[in-house]
Amino acid sequence: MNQELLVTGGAGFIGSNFIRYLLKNTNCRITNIDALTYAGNPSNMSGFASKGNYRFFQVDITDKVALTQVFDRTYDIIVHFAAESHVDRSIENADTFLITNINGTHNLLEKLLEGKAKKMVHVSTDEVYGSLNQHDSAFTEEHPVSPNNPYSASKASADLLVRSFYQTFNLPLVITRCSNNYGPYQHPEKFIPKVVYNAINNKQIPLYGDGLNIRDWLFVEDHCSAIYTVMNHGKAGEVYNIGGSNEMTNKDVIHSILNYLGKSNDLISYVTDRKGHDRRYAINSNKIKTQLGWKPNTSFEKGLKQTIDWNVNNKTWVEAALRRSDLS
Ligand SMILES: NC(=O)c1ccc[n+]([C@@H]2O[C@H](COP(=O)([O-])OP(=O)(O)OC[C@H]3O[C@@H](n4cnc5c(N)ncnc54)[C@H](O)[C@@H]3O)[C@@H](O)[C@H]2O)c1
Ligand SMILES: Cc1cn([C@H]2C[C@H](O)[C@@H](COP(=O)(O)OP(=O)(O)O[C@H]3O[C@H](CO)[C@@H](O)[C@H](O)[C@H]3O)O2)c(=O)[nH]c1=O
Repeated sequence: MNQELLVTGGAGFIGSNFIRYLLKNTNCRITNIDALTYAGNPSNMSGFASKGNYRFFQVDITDKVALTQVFDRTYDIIVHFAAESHVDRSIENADTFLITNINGTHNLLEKLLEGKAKKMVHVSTDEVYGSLNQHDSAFTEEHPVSPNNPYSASKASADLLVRSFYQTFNLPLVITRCSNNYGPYQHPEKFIPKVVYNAINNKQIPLYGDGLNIRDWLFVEDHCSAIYTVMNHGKAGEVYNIGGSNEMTNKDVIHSILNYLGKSNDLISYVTDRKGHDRRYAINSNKIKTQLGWKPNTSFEKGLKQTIDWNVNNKTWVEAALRRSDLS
């Protein structure tokens, strides 16, 4: 079946990987909308920009008027990635996080209410659950929403809005909550590509706090296959956790990268901790595995090597992303 899809945020890291995944594995017709903020990189789309079953609109989801041009057809599914995504930036200034992540999501929900789309997958994050201690069980979908930073609070707010539109209007809405992604095309403000870039340039690598915060890493292609599974088989009103069952301290992640690159651990520089830094994320993905049959395919070892190699071989892309973000 040639599904008619609207992908938001498809010039960003996960969204562009998701479009690549769709074009490789399906016959979907894809409309991609992205505001091209500092995080949305036109070159992420260059590999598929000219495909016949693909089109792009530079549209800000917070702009209701601009959004109308995109709804010249009824979509089978909206897959909603567009967001402000970087925690450190939200601590500096949360304005755009609230506007894009909450109001932007609301504008899309209104389109479903108008009958302009039949279903929406809202791509959320494990950060909405807050932080775990060392011996706590991994987050299940029943864990209370308890965000600790402005980014995760804005995502949790959007999740609650999505839930309310399901409860109030019975719209076919599904929420996914994924752990930390890594892979090609990730913006170098994020931990893994930043470590690779600094290491290959012999620059100090800032490690926040004691370096023992834990994240559960998932290769981006596995996140894409999970979203595709939820898009087709997820039940309306449900939340699905997605994780890699691959918990690692930040310090161990850096050691793995430095070891692969043959660089010294002396490059690590312990710096002041992130404010409100969540200690540990761990995701229980049993629901999507048992109910929908998804499983991740890429080991951390394999995915990390692929990610490091991609960043080493695409230094120009990385430097352009840093310049676009005033980080160079
Ligand atoms: N990266 C992760 O580890 C991770 C994990 C779980 C969930 N998520 C969620 O997945 C989604 C994508 O994350 P990412 O890491 O690819 O982020 P990203 O920052 O790389 O990409 C976000 C994209 O959204 C676009 N965008 C921002 N504001 C917009 C607006 N107002 N209108 C239209 N487009 C806009 C940007 O231009 C960019 O292309 C986000 O919703 C994020 O919360 C990310
Ligand atoms: C940028 C940077 C980060 N860190 C630490 C902070 C975190 O514990 C860990 C990962 O940091 P980040 O790459 O910013 O990712 P994190 O805050 O976990 O958030 C990511 O993962 C979330 C899912 O868990 C997503 O919802 C977010 O969009 C995504 O950005 O590394 C450092 O020690 N030094 C750094 O320079």
